[in-house]
Amino acid sequence: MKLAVIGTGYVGLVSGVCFTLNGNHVICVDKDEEKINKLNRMESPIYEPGIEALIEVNLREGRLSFSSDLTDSVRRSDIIILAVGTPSLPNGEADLQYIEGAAAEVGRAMDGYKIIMTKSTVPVGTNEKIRKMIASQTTYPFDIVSAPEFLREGSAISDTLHPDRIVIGLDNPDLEPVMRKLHQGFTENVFVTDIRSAEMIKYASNAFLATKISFINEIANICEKVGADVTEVAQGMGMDRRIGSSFLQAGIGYGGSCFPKDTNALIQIAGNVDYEFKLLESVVEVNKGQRFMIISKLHESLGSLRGAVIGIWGLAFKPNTDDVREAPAREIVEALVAEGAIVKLFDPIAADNFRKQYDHPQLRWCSLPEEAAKDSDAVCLLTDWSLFRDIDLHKLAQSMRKQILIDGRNLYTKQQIEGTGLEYHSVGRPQMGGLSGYSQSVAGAV
Ligand SMILES: NC(=O)c1ccc[n+]([C@@H]2O[C@H](COP(=O)([O-])OP(=O)(O)OC[C@H]3O[C@@H](n4cnc5c(N)ncnc54)[C@H](O)[C@@H]3O)[C@@H](O)[C@H]2O)c1
Ligand SMILES: O=c1ccn([C@@H]2O[C@H](COP(=O)(O)OP(=O)(O)O[C@H]3O[C@H](CO)[C@@H](O)[C@H](O)[C@H]3O)[C@@H](O)[C@H]2O)c(=O)[nH]1
Repeated sequence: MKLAVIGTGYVGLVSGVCFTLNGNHVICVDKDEEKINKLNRMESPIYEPGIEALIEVNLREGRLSFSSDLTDSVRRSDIIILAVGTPSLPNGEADLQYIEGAAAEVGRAMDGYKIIMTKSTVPVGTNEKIRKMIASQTTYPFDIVSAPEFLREGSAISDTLHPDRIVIGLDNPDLEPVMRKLHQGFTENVFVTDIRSAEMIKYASNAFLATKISFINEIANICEKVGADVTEVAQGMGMDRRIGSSFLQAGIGYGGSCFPKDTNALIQIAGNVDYEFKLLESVVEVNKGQRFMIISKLHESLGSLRGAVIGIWGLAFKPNTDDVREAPAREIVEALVAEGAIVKLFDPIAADNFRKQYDHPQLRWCSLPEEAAKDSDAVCLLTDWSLFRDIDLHKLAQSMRKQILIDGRNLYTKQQIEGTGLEYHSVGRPQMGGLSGYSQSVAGAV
């Protein structure tokens, strides 16, 4: 089949490239010409493991092309996939200007029957708006399909090629075999439903995963006070198949371009029909507070942070991506700056993106984790990049001014910490390498 993917970001680029792998011809379209020029030079504008090799081979073999000419791309394609951004408006609602703009452009470009498939995350009822928008621009027939995307950044290619399920919302049953064929080889697990339910499945799934994270973070906060270990608790809970072990990793909370935006959008979607989604409001609230646990732990150990030197490990919202949208690191670093600390930052991939969004004279940019730790009063690990796991913690402790390590992602084991001389704080686990929190209060009581 011939496809045009409108929007060549984290979703459009990965889906476009992956759709070439099961026999389709794909044009990835973006209005950002710099992005398209880069891609035509076989350079990826985003960091996503494995993407550049796939771009290169498919471009060379003629199954993939990149263009900033939407009209021409639409005319050469049978299926048009909308993958533009749907960011948050200040009130939390999804900003539909890009998707509506793209839909109108597609409508104007049409020169015959097309299937328009929405991959962007859009509030319930948006595909109906898209249908009207396109109909107002063309007299050619077309069908609308909602195909929400569930890939995760950092593992986007394997998530696309081996998804748990593909959700397809449609109102013309003739499209079902076409959609199954389009996704052939990815999974047999294609769930076909109506358009509004498909739109809701996306928000409900993200909201549910965000709920699991805020739930385990609250359990972690309680564990810390009662002397239990949240990693053990999560493991024990996850063995119950009804609960499942995924998304129970306690830490500084969720970030990224999806969970924060989609939870807020769902609260607004509910609010628009006079329903207060109290559970989800609490999930968001808990998540907002969780990141500042890093600052509280620093205060516990260092008192005032004025003049303190703090090393930061990890700026991306999760490992294996350069994406810093809604990364918890942003608010943590801002808070440290506001309290008068000197902040030494390291991230293996996302530092440039972070720096484009936020820079300050109190920030020192480091090219190695050891450099960020050297002569620091504390190091805070904010992103669980695997390279941090292999750092020599004995040497690290010796290079620091004060030996405090705050692990916001529970990356290290007891064995790794023992004997290093580090005062180690994690999230919801008993103190290791020093006395404080629960262990201190128990010690005081004995
Ligand atoms: N990032 C993720 O992991 C992820 C996963 C699943 C779903 N989603 C959803 O997918 C959508 C896209 O997200 P993203 O992270 O890929 O966004 P992104 O910001 O990385 O990319 C969007 C791209 O669309 C382009 N664009 C906007 N209007 C255009 C137009 N009229 N013509 C051509 N190009 C246009 C922009 O230039 C940009 O390159 C969002 O709705 C998001 O919620 C994202
Ligand atoms: O147990 C966990 C799992 C994740 N996180 C955090 O949650 C955020 C999101 O992580 P993840 O879901 O892995 O990454 P995303 O790329 O944001 O993917 C989510 O958002 C996408 C956009 O909608 C969806 O397509 C995916 O299915 C959904 O997992 C990150 O900050 C993680 O650090 C935790 O704190 N604990």
